[in-house]
Amino acid sequence: MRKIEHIGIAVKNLEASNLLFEKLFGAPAYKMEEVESEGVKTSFFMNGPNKIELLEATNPDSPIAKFLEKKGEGIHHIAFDVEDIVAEIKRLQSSGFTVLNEVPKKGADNKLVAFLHPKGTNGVLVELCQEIK
Ligand SMILES: CC[C@H](C(=O)O)C(=O)SCCNC(=O)CCNC(=O)[C@H](O)C(C)(C)COP(=O)(O)OP(=O)(O)OC[C@H]1O[C@@H](n2cnc3c(N)ncnc32)[C@H](O)[C@@H]1OP(=O)(O)O
Ligand SMILES: [Co+2]
Repeated sequence: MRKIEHIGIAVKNLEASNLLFEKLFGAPAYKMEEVESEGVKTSFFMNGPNKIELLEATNPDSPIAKFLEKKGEGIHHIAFDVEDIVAEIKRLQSSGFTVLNEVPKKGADNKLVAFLHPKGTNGVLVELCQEIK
């Protein structure tokens, strides 16, 4: 794992949160994208080298909907940039981590992604991201 690729924040209303984070960073989101498979619509902000991903649920079964119900708005996950997501999944599995999707799936912002169960990472949902070249 290299650097933090993005921090994911669960929000109730993406439009309202886009305005809030635009005020916070002094710049608008650079990308908005829906990821149907995850039941989310997202927006991305860059603040210097830091990327923030805002996520709103698009259906009640979405992980974001469940998270909001249980915990309310807030930091949802930390995503790390990886060189080779398949090798990283294997490494993490052999180190005892629970990988929620053994086969990497298409994420937002042109990435292949996988997630580790937060129960095995001190309560932090970890996402692995590999740039699709
Ligand atoms: C892919 C597009 C985009 C990208 O960057 O490209 C994204 O980031 S999409 C992000 C949304 N997708 C996901 O989060 C996929 C991975 N998540 C899951 O598979 C589930 O959300 C899972 C397994 C983490 C939890 O699902 P479950 O149905 O088990 O929900 P529960 O509410 O029963 O949770 C069980 C247990 O885990 C705790 N939990 C849930 N979510 C989180 C979280 N984000 N961070 C920390 N802990 C979390 C929850 O509180 C429960 O703990 P308990 O002690 O039993 O209350
Ligand atoms: Co993410």
